[in-house]
Amino acid sequence: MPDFAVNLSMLFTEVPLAERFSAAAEQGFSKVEIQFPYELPAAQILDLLQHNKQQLVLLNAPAGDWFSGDRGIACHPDRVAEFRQGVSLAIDYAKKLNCPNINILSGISPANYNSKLVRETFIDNLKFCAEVCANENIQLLVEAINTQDIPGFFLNNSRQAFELFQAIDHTNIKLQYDIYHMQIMEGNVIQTLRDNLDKIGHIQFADVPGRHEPQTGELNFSNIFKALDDMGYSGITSLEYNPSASTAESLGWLKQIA
Ligand SMILES: O=C(O)C(=O)[C@@H](O)CO
Ligand SMILES: [Mg+2]
Repeated sequence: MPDFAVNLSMLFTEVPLAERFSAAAEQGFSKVEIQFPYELPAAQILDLLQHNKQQLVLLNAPAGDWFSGDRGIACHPDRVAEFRQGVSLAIDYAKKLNCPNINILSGISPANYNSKLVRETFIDNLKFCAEVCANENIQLLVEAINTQDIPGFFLNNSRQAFELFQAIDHTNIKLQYDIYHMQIMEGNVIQTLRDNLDKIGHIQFADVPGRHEPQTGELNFSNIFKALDDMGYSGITSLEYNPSASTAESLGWLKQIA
């Protein structure tokens, strides 16, 4: 059975972020991830983690101004300084919270720049991040996201990520393989995981369509989780879905397969 974590930005949203740690602990989760933890001071998050005997396993670097439409800025040629400042904040949180992974969002390709410059900016930023994270013993992750939910998102499939890894040529970068996004963009989930396990550092999941819990859509999660065990995946597999009912009700599948 995978080593499960739960994403506190998408599950347990019935209560404010600070209350989701205990709500997750009550459901048996000892590992949590937060997309953007910055609304709470790191010291408060540390208290909550300690109080609930939980480990924070993943956070995202700041992704620009989400409410104005940014979905990451790592590929934006005119925002390199802002991006790198955000990475410093992410590292600060990760160190204070003993969080082993930082995820980067490429962002939407900016329309006013040529595609070569956009790609080069992303590569340069990821080289920089891989090195500064390596110095702090933090694994750098980058996530591919489907272009139905975020039209124009620059990094949107696993093959593209693996090509970028060759150009980046750094040992401290891996793909955050989100089964939901990759089922939409390319399918072939189990074979892709098996063929590229050495390049995958973290897994997230939701069913397709709808981005809800397992057993609401087309994916066979029992088979996917068994395949992950069989191929020897030893990383974390995280629930990152929009519960179709309450979060507690949405966990029925987990009790069935555990
Ligand atoms: O949307 C996803 O999938 C994520 O993992 C988020 O971190 C993006 O904000
Ligand atoms: Mg994800």
